[in-house]
Amino acid sequence: MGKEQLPELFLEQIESLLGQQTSSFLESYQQPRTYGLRFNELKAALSPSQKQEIIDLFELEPIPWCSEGYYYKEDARPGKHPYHTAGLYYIQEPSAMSAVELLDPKPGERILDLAAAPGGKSSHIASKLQGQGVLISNEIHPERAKILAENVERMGITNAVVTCAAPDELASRFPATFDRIMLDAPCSGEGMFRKDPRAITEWSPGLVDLCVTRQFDILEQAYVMLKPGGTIAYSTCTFNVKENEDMMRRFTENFPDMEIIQMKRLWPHLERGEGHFVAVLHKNEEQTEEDNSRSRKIRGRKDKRGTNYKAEQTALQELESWIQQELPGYTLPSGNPLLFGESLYLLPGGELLHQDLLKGLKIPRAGLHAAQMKKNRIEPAHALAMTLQSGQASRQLNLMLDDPRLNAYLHGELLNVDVSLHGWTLVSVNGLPLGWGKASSGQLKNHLPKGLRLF
Ligand SMILES: C[S@@+](CC[C@H](N)C(=O)[O-])C[C@H]1O[C@@H](n2cnc3c(N)ncnc32)[C@H](O)[C@@H]1O
Repeated sequence: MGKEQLPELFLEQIESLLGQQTSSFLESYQQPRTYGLRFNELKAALSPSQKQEIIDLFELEPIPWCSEGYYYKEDARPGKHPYHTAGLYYIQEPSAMSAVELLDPKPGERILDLAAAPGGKSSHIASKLQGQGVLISNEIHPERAKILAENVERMGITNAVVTCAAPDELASRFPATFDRIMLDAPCSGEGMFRKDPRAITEWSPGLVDLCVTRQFDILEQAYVMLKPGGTIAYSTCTFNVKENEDMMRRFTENFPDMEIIQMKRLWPHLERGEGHFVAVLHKNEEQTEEDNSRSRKIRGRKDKRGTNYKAEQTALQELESWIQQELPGYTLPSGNPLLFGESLYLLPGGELLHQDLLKGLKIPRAGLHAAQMKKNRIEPAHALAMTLQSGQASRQLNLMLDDPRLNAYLHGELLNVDVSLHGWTLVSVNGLPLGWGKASSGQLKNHLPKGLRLF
């Protein structure tokens, strides 16, 4: 891409920011864009030798700032591989992987990802939580929230709730609640120019100003939801100072108990990545009177048992006995059972996420979707399959990469299997679960969700 394709005002802005480095920055537009994937640490089935096999298969090279992140070349196409369907990795722009590394979530913590779709940062956070603690993964736009929920399922995440809410709707429910908040803010996307030339046509100084207003509004809500002593990572994929350093200065001026711990920029002419800004901020340990009174109000609410309480407990018991038989090596993750029609979910978060608090919120995924509770039978949910490890199901059809049935399964076809196989069967590739099939009389009915099938 040539300099002449870039907006004049953007070039002026870069020049005043980078001075002598401007020409080297502009030269980076002549280089091909970078591609990255990040291994999913929730897939414990991945032995070091398997991982090495994948590194060799896609000719991966390590990304210096993310231990599980690797560069791949465009023609390797790992996003089209069955391992992608198995949730073995998440395709993510390399410099974007820096944000969660700096947020540094720890198992057991309460984390909020406030602008989460399609799920790059959320899946990175979940990888680090290792199933312990709770992640609220929020996206304001319903269509994007749906994609986020699908990615959360594909990655086999058990302890995430996907909400679809405006930040202030969440803030009124969760004051001073989270240990860490990821705010990957909607921004003017200057770091997207090489990756997606449409970003160039959408860019204008007016857009930058609009983003600034929106970012500050969201940050105010993030502040309300952060516990005293908590941490926010604020990130953008844009280069201008207004949305980055200036925003952080304004934020800390308005909220003096917030302190900037670190600000980091990744530049495409200095690192192999499209560019990112990340700031890490810490909230003073002392609880403000406002925090106190908001939390008192919330704590004061009665955790009424939902009207479905009895049915939900019964459904959970039925599921547990189904699991004892069908998934003998599996322990169901802890969570409160919730029924939406026939769909049984396990809501993580203990007392944090009681039903009263969630009332009125749009929740595309109320934790782990475990099963469909039919009248006289149980159908395990696809999401449940994605949380299993090899060997945990009584029946498993493990397909190797060169088995033609693998492609057939991913296309939603019926498979021929041994006549002795009967009942719900976990279909996997090299030991990594892909989904369910139901075997009877030498055939396996395909239960891979229609939206995930290849065409
Ligand atoms: C940079 S993207 C997030 C990318 C995501 N964190 C990831 O790693 O995959 C910013 C997100 O903010 C959402 N958004 C837009 N306006 C918003 C608002 N007013 N409040 C919260 N989120 C908003 C967008 O829909 C978009 O999904």
